[in-house]
Amino acid sequence: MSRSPLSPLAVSLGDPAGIGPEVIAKCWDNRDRFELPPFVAIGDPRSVRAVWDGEIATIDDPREADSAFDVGLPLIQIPSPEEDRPGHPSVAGAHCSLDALEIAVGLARSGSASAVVTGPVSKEQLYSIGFRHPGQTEFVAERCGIASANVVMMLAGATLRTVPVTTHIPLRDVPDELTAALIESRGRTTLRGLQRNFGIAEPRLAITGLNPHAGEGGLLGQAEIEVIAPAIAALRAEGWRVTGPHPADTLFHETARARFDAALCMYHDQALIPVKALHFTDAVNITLGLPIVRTAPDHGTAFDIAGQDKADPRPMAAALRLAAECAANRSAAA
Ligand SMILES: NC(=O)C1=CN([C@@H]2O[C@H](COP(=O)(O)OP(=O)(O)OC[C@H]3O[C@@H](n4cnc5c(N)ncnc54)[C@H](O)[C@@H]3O)[C@@H](O)[C@H]2O)C=CC1
Ligand SMILES: NCC(=O)COP(=O)(O)O
Repeated sequence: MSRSPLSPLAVSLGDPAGIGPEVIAKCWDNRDRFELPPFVAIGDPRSVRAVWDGEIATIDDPREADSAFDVGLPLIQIPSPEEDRPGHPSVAGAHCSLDALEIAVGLARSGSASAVVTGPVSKEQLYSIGFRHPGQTEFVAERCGIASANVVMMLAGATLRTVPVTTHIPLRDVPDELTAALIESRGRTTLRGLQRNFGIAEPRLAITGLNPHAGEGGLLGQAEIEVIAPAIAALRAEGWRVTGPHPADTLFHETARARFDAALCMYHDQALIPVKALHFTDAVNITLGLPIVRTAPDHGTAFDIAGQDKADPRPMAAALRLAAECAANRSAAA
């Protein structure tokens, strides 16, 4: 990728015991092959050292990242009281991952970075240190002063983009959480996000049902009639191109995918399973509705393979590329 006039991307390493440090280092190693823009990593250098013996270019100011990028992996250090071993998460590592996220978001908010790319964190570890947000999505939203109801987590692959209306909550809580107002707001944020980040002037949104066969006319549940259809009608009344409620089981085959730019799904797995099944190596998690660009690879910490040189860097590379593309789209539209 040719060097852009935009600031570098800020990349939090994620949990130091996970595969974040490895995939970020591998991305820097393969920066030309993956066509990556300059980025600066933020985290504990020892977590990178534990899995990689390449050059680290320690910097204090993200403005140094562009020139350092040719020399080594630019890195802003977060001192951690303990050194984490790959595959063995700790409380200190969870704090370190949160500090890195906080700094990365701050750099993007101040304009010192053109976007934030977040490495994978362990929600279990974060919850154990008092983290009260469902995920990084909501944390970033709060730091940007945006209510979590007004941001969405989109999983974007080459042939499919999906958004879950509800995210990290128990499945049994989903029906109570779903309201027409929430579906409408998630739908609107998704449609505007497709325009702003992906340059799609008249986006098409397909909305799923909750129940089998989208409720089979009310015989298999009322959510489609009472909650989802009214939200669809409200979005259409605003002029948006919205269809549904669609039975989710037949929405993701090739012909169906060609009919929409994103699918709004009712719960986490309804949205994430099709994207990860089709696009595990190139799908990106992007938060829409923020004043900044934030992306992440579609995978988690993968503690089971950390430190074994098995981690595939392509999802992280896709997250870096998409962050740069969205930042450039926004800058061109401004
Ligand atoms: N954006 C984020 O920060 C995310 C964090 N998580 C967190 O990650 C932790 C583990 O979650 P899991 O459900 O086990 O998902 P996971 O994505 O960490 O792992 C699932 C399976 O995929 C493999 N895998 C994942 N990424 C890979 C890669 N780049 N290359 C090769 N193999 C890869 C793993 O080895 C594992 O077998 C949880 O604590 C969860 O909260 C999960 C998803 C996203
Ligand atoms: N399952 C996707 C996921 O966990 C990503 O969540 P977030 O931390 O990016 O909010």
